Amino acid sequence: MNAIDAAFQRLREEGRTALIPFVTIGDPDLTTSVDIIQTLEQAGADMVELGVPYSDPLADGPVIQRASERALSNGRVTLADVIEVADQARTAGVKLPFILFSYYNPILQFGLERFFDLIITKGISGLIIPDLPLEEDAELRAMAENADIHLIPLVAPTSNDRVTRIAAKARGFVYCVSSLGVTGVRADFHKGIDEFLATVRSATTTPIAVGFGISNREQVERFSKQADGVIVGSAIVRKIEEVVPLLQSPATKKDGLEQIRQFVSELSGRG
Ligand SMILES: O=P(O)(O)OC[C@@H](O)[C@@H](O)c1c[nH]c2ccccc12
Repeated sequence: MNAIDAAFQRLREEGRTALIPFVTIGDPDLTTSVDIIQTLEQAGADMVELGVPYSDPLADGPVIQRASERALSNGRVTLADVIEVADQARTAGVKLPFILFSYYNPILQFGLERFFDLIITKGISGLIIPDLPLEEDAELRAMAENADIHLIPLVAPTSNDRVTRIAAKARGFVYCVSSLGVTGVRADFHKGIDEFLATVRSATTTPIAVGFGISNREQVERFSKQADGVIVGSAIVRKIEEVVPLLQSPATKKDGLEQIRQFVSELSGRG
């Protein structure tokens, strides 16, 4: 069974909602990313989105754009580097299901065959490719299903009649975007969000998770009532950004990781 399916089954039995952090791999460097993934697990994360830094992150707000810039300022961070970090985290004992998060271009450049041959051996359970629409994903979807790796689709409040088609093919979970626009912490969400989530829920038996703008425990709890998972990216990436100076000095790295752990523990309700 795919690790994402197993995680959602366990969460259902425990009556819990998945906390799914997103982090940009390579921010501030590849070695520290392995430490951060371990920290996320210690903090109560249930699976993690491993972001491939990208030079032109169209759907990303300023916080994640800066994280990509920091990662890429250390020299190239390739798709292979990110997959290697996942493998190192697994070797270090991290059990979390890994969801590789990349724009489509780096995967195309890498080559679909070569890409799946690599990720099958490295314990990647899911894929999120925000700029690959349902209408263009047939080849990649077939290869993902063949590899038992879940291609996780995004649906937005503006998806309307496409929601049913997208949700019907969804594997792993349906990523419900809480608001229009780019990623980033928000005080309020799309006005029709509750109806939107109810629509997605009624369109599929696949778990649904909500992301975009979620930054505190109260918002996590609000969405836990309607969704099986909650995704938090920018708020965690912003915390990483705050402690980068601590992370970059051996003498204070542990303190920096502890601050990340505390922040994520509060989100997970363990804090
Ligand atoms: O950052 P936020 O507002 O917490 O949203 C999660 C988001 O960062 C993550 O899932 C993500 C990062 N880049 C993206 C691009 C498109 C959609 C989603 C994403």
